[in-house]
Amino acid sequence: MTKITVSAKNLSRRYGARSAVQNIGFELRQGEVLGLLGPNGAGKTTTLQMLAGCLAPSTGSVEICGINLLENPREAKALLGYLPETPPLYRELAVDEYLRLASRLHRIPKNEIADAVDKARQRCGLTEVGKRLIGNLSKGYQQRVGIAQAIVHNPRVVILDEPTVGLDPIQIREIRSLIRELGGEHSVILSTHILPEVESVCDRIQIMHQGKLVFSGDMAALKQTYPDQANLEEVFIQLTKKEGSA
Ligand SMILES: Nc1ncnc2c1ncn2[C@@H]1O[C@H](COP(=O)(O)OP(=O)(O)OP(=O)(O)O)[C@@H](O)[C@H]1O
Repeated sequence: MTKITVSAKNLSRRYGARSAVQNIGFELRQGEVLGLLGPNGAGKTTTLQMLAGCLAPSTGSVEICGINLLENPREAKALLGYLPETPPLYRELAVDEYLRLASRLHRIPKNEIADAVDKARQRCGLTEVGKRLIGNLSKGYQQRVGIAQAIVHNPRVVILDEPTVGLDPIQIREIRSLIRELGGEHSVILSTHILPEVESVCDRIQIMHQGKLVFSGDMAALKQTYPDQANLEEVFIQLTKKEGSA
C-alpha cells in the first residue's frame, strides 16, 4: 500500500472573529501532487501555513509521515520543505551561499552540505548561477532558488504556495516540469489560481471556497461528479460563484 505522507484532520483557523479555514481534512500519498485551488481569500495560504507548521491551527491536527506536527514539530518539520507565497530569499547572498545557509537551517550534517547543495542546484536548473547574487537573478530563477531551499534536505513532503505566480510562459513551463519531477519522489502540495496548471501537473484537486473544501478528488472524479460541466474552469466557477473574502 502507498504510504500516507500528510494527514490533516478537522483543520480550522480563526483570525479573531473571521473564520479563514473550516474543518479541512485530507490525506496525501507518497508520489502524489495535490493542487489546492480557490479564489482570493479562500484560505489556501492559511491551510498551507498550517500544514507547514508555520501557523498553529485553532483546532485540528496534522501528521507528516505519521509524526504529529504540533506535538513533535522538529521531527515533523525535518520531513517538510516549504516555499511560502513570498520566497524567503536573501537578495544579497549568492545562490550557493544561500543554499548552504538553508542546508544548515535544515540541520544537514556539515559533511553532507556540499552534496546536498549540488543536488538541489542540479534539480532546479541552477548549476550555471551558483556564484550569482540572488537579487540580480530574474524572477523565474529566484523562484527556482526558493524551490531549491525547500528541497535541499530531500524532504518527503514539499509545500509550494503559488509557485508560478508572476513568471513568464517559458519559466512557468520549466517550473511545472520541475514540480512534476518532484512528484515522482516526494509528495507535493501546491496552491494556485491557474486552472491549466492543476490539469497539467496535479494528480488530485481540492477546491476551497470561503474556508471550506467544496471538492476533493481527481479529474476523473470531477468529470463524474459534474458531467454537465465541460471543464475544470466551469466547475470552479460553479463551486465558487459567491464573492471571495478579502
Ligand atoms: N493574519 C491575518 N489576520 C487576519 N485575517 C487574515 C490573516 N491572514 C489571512 N486572513 C484572512 O483569512 C482569509 C483567507 O486568507 P488566505 O490568505 O489564506 O487566502 P488565499 O486563498 O491564500 O488567498 P489568495 O489567493 O488571495 O492568496 C482571508 O479572508 C484573509 O483576509
